[in-house]
Amino acid sequence: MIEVEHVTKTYRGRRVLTDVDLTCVPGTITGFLGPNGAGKSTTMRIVVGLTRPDSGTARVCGTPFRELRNPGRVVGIQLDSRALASARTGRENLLLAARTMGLAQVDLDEVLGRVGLAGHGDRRVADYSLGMRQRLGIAQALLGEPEVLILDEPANGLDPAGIVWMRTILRRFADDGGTVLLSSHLLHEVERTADHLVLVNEGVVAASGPTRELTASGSTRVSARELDRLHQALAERGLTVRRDDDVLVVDAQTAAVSRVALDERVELTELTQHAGGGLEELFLRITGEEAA
Ligand SMILES: Nc1ncnc2c1ncn2[C@@H]1O[C@H](COP(=O)(O)OP(=O)(O)OP(=O)(O)O)[C@@H](O)[C@H]1O
Repeated sequence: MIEVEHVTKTYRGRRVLTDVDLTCVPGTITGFLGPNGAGKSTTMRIVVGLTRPDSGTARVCGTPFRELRNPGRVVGIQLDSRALASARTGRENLLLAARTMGLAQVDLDEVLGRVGLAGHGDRRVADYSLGMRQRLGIAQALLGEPEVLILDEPANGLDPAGIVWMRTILRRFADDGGTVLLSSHLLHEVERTADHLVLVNEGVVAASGPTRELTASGSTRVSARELDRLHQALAERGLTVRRDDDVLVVDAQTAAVSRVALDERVELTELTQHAGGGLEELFLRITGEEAA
């Protein structure tokens, strides 16, 4: 369980997080999304006690991270693959982590094999590719058999097979009752992996909810000869409508829009569904960015 409540953070007078709330429950994967500089890493750093918030609280399994007695046994963290000791081998990195956590018996060959690094354990991490470092970071995060995983951009640098592997590992971890929070820029990947999504923009949580609900929010572009009358009729039925020149963009499925037009006997000149846009469309709408 991860609970972030009313977290606010300012850097040199500049507000980077405003009243951020975030809850990740056992058995689920939460995808944390937002454009560059939105505040994802800062939020994650606050959860794991690396950054202090100005106000608000963050708890992992009911306890502030800094008060956990053996944090590695509770939370597996991968915030930056550059944090690995690059002059040491993969095996040495894992051994150090195991000792820090007080783990007595760890079969490092088994662990390395589980993350696809069998045969690479005795190479220096400096010679690893980015994807290999990510795999080692995941191995390190899982080493203490924690209840919670917090991963910043874990798919970064992974090849397609690696991404599928990562998805499988995280799904299994959550299905076994674990809690996962991961940030990513790969919208389609997050859409496939996460059960819940939290979208942050300029330090504010702009949307959150079950992935299926957030991505199902398709919109319809509609145009008509009597556009004002249609606009009014759609709004009167509680639909969210934005005007884009001589087109209305309605947060609803095509069928709902055409039913209103039929009721009102308004003749349509255009009716298009934007269904497949899903998360990408939601993301762009929330962040106000133009599709390149
Ligand atoms: N130590 C710091 N000192 C000053 N400003 C900081 C510091 N850390 C982060 N920031 C600022 O806080 C804001 C949020 O940064 P953060 O790294 O949390 O965003 P992010 O969503 O993780 O971005 P990205 O997707 O690019 O990794 C940015 O404007 C960043 O410049």
